[in-house]
Amino acid sequence: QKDWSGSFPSGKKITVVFVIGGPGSGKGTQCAKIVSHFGFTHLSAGDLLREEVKSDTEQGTMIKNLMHEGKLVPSEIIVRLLLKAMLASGNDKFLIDGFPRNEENREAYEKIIKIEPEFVLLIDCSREEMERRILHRNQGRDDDNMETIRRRFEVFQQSTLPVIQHYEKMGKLRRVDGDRQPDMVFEDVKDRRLRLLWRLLAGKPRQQREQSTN
Ligand SMILES: Nc1ncnc2c1ncn2[C@@H]1O[C@H](COP(=O)(O)OP(=O)(O)OP(=O)(O)O)[C@@H](O)[C@H]1O
Ligand SMILES: Nc1ccn([C@H]2C[C@H](O)[C@@H](COP(=O)(O)O)O2)c(=O)n1
Ligand SMILES: [Mg+2]
Repeated sequence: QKDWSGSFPSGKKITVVFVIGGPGSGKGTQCAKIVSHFGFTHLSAGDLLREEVKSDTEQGTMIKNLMHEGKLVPSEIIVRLLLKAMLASGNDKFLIDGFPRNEENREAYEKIIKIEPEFVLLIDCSREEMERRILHRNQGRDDDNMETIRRRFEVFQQSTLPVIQHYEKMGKLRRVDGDRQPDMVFEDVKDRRLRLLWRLLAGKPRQQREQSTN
């Protein structure tokens, strides 16, 4: 395997935080808040796949069908899309949303990108609330229908929980209660303990940090 970590600017530390949670738990919503407070480039695995679907290629059609069924796309495809987006961004700090979704995703990332996440933010939300949010989202997503939602929940239970357990064992998991209003959830995302971590990772000077986080 080629060591892709060498493709990033030499001598630059690349910072990665994974943001995971069930479908509709609020990953995208919280990532937008993190970006506006602390910087980082937000890469949503689902959004990258939806872009790929627009390409009208054989691979795009295959991804479209899998997403419509609520299934996961082969890991190599999503990892390569992530790598491409990371390199194209020119940034060195990334929030990767909706990834890893299963152990295969995690292993492919470790083989291909090889940049250990600093920590993994888990947005913990009840199934009833996630379902309610998805059904009210109204963004025209092909997979926001009851049948696909049911499948997405199953995939989360069966495939993503082992990933959560893996990072918990490693002491890398930071869990927030995602059942409350977005601003309340964000209070936890940037609470005393995590705020320090975000600031250190963002590498912002103190004055700028105070202005942007208050
Ligand atoms: N804390 C919250 N309370 C109520 N509604 C929320 C909250 N967070 C997000 N939402 C709304 O719920 C919907 C799903 O949120 P979002 O798209 O951020 O979730 P997601 O985890 O990225 O979902 P997916 O896995 O399907 O991409 C959106 O309409 C969003 O505006
Ligand atoms: N690592 C990933 C991330 C996403 N997908 C597919 C399957 C998901 O149901 C869909 C939508 O993702 P979301 O926008 O809800 O994060 O994309 C995948 O196969 N692998
Ligand atoms: Mg999302």
